[in-house]
Amino acid sequence: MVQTDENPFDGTDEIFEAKQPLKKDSFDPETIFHRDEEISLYVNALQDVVVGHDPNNVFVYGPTGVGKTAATKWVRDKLLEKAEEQKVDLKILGPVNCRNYKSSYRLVSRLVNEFRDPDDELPKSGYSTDTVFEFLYEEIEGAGGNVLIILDEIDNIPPDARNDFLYDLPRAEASENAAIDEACIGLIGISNDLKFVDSLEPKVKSTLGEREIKFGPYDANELRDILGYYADISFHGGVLTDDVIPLAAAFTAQERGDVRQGLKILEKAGEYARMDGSSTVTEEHTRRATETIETDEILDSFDNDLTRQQALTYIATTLAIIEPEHDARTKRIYTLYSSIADAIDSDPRSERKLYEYLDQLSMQGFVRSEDHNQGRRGGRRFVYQVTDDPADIVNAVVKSDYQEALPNNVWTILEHYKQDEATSFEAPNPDDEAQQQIWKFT
Ligand SMILES: Nc1ncnc2c1ncn2[C@@H]1O[C@H](COP(=O)(O)OP(=O)(O)OP(=O)(O)O)[C@@H](O)[C@H]1O
Repeated sequence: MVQTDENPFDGTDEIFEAKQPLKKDSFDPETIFHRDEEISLYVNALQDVVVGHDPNNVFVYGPTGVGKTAATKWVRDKLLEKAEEQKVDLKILGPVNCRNYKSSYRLVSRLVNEFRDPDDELPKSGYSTDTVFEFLYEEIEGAGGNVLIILDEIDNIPPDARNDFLYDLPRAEASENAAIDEACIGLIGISNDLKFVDSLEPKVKSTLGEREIKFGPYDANELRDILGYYADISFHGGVLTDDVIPLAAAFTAQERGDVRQGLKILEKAGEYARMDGSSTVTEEHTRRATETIETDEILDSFDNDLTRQQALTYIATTLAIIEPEHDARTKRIYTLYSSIADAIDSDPRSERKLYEYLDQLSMQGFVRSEDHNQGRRGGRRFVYQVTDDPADIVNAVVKSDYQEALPNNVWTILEHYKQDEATSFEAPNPDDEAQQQIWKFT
């Protein structure tokens, strides 16, 4: 029983020295590990700026959490330092994360405001988009010299801003319409969506891709060094047992070589240790952290990345995949989507809308579609897959606000699905009513 005069909070923390480096991307490491080659390509692309020549446009791409933004910030700071030393006019805007700006007005005014004093900033609305673009050109021209604009997650750029940013802006000084004579603009675009580049018009592609720098995933040895650095500043000395970093690094490398995931594992392992009242973080804590990390990440997406309709579509797709009687085709996904929308008292949208949600999920990397050609019968059909393990998704749904969306027999079906993954799948007998019932969700 809890005594009312006892306070359950503990004013000390024997495990963590500082949590912020593990949690926040805004923490800038002093050292960038294992990116010498990429940084040297960066330096090469931007060297011209230091001696007063026009900047190149740079496109940086690679999967999530592999240091694209961290390396970019590091290069930015070194470049500013050198420009100052050389007395070269240089202004760098960003990195600005396009994901945070739903309209081109918001994105452009954010950039304009980087030039302005706080009391002169643009309001959240009130001008036409063309006008705010003109303000931006004026500010850039007023600054003179070189202006570099760094756009992160450039694949999320508001669609109505694509051409202006990716084509018109980098060419503004050559254009008769834009009021740019003195200044030179360089654009640095960062993306983890490789399909994004393919989706661009050729003229835009060649402008943005003047210099391309690819960041690949880290291997286990590289991750050991990076995670070790963060562990040193985040945990008290001597708290981590020897196995923790190698285990977290090996797990992360096996997954997708993403530092952010490794940092989450360390944080979680530390929390388990704290919960256990242990003065050290052990292999067992770390192992436990790796076991729950996938589910936690998906849960995080339910909370932060997916709209309600996207979440329902994602759940319906997962159910269609684990249900062996059907392929996860759009028709089946729509049936399941409608019935789970009913189950959680949400109005199902039209089938056409569902296609949109599936497209959005695919753009965000949650699902992918495989195009199955129907052979002589003609026609094509799309079969959907989820990128995460369906079992992890179901486990995350249970912990989310959407738990009511799951049918009662989901665990039985999931169990069968897992067994089928391990062995070969035996289709349910169509004459056996009981078997058919098990496989059916609705
Ligand atoms: N080589 C490295 N050295 C030190 N820290 C790193 C390194 N690579 C990544 N990090 C750290 O890992 C976290 C994620 O890295 P970062 O944000 O740069 O990834 P990203 O490739 O830009 O991912 P996304 O595409 O999701 O934005 C940050 O906290 C970053 O500081």
